[in-house]
Amino acid sequence: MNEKIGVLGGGSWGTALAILLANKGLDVDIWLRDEKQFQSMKSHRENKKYLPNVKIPDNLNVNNDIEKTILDKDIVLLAVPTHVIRNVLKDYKKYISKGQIIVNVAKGIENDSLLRISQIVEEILPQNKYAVLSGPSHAEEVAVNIPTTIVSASTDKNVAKYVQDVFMTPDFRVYTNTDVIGVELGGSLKNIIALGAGISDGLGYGDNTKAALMNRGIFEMARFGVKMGGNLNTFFGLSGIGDLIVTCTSMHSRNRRAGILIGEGLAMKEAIEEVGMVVEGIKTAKSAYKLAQKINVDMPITREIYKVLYENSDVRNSVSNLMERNKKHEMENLIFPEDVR
Ligand SMILES: NC(=O)C1=CN([C@@H]2O[C@H](COP(=O)(O)OP(=O)(O)OC[C@H]3O[C@@H](n4cnc5c(N)ncnc54)[C@H](O)[C@@H]3O)[C@@H](O)[C@H]2O)C=CC1
Ligand SMILES: O=C(CO)COP(=O)(O)O
Repeated sequence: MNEKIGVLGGGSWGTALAILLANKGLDVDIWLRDEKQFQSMKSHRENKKYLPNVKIPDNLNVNNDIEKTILDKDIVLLAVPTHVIRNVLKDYKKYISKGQIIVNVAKGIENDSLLRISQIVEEILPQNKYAVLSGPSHAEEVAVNIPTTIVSASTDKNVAKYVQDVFMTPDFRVYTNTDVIGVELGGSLKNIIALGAGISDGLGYGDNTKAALMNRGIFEMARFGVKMGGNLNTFFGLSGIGDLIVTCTSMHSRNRRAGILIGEGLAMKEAIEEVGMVVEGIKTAKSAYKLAQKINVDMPITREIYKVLYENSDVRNSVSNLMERNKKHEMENLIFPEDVR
């Protein structure tokens, strides 16, 4: 393979993936908007702020010239947070040609439009093929070759397979899927549940509570995702329950860490500042809360997390709200077609 890839975004995930691709011998440029970050990464061959203690390979081109990063590339990798993707695409679409494949790795739902990333890309770059890479994959582990599995999803299965080939390494196993809706929603919604798992840890609750959040969380995610047009099976795959497990249990998780701080009593803004990297679940909680109302799907965990984040609801009240709801059958309101009662 001699593919050329332009990575937009020099945070932890963009950097880890750029390292993985460069180590494969591919021709990779990574673009950093921030001049100070760019100079630091170029001279130290390390991303000290977002991915410390990992060497940037000599063959990875670090630059702050977006045109050069995009020009002549087979793949343009979007590795910036969800809330800036629209502006980045609008500002730089003049450099993107229609044969280039857009691969997105951000996990979120845009706040005002309530759109998934593939829908934003479709709006701004309707002629480009699109794939999303998602699954349980913390940058800190991928960057040091810890075995990881992930899924490449595109409505065009040849594109999904092409992206699989480009990213696959002996330590990074890539599966394919054609359910873009399910994969994007799984990756986005699990961040909200991970905030909840962190809050539970911050409050000093135990493993029982976290297991409850994860289990009721995946049902809530699937119920919503299926109503949005996703495939039920996808929620039980890598981008659904797989990513939910890693994000709710790992100390690498920015969402879980923000949740822990909120559970310990910090306000939302203080927690974001303390984590110092993007905490996607915070904005996605707002989008999912609004969408759930719009499509009339019950999402009790998301609702309570929204109230904690945006309405100053006391976290312990939210726990009571969840625990003391009307009694119900375990399988009530779930998505399975057969009546299991
Ligand atoms: N860090 C991880 O392990 C993983 C992250 N993701 C997802 O990848 C996306 C990016 O996350 P991270 O790399 O963790 O974020 P990060 O917080 O480490 O870095 C974000 C990067 O985006 C840059 N940025 C912010 N606004 C920008 C703008 N307007 N234009 C250009 N660059 C801008 C920042 O300067 C920074 O380099 C998120 O959606 C996250 O959920 C997905 C899987 C794993
Ligand atoms: O999506 C991720 C791992 O798969 C990253 O999660 P955090 O943003 O919570 O670190």
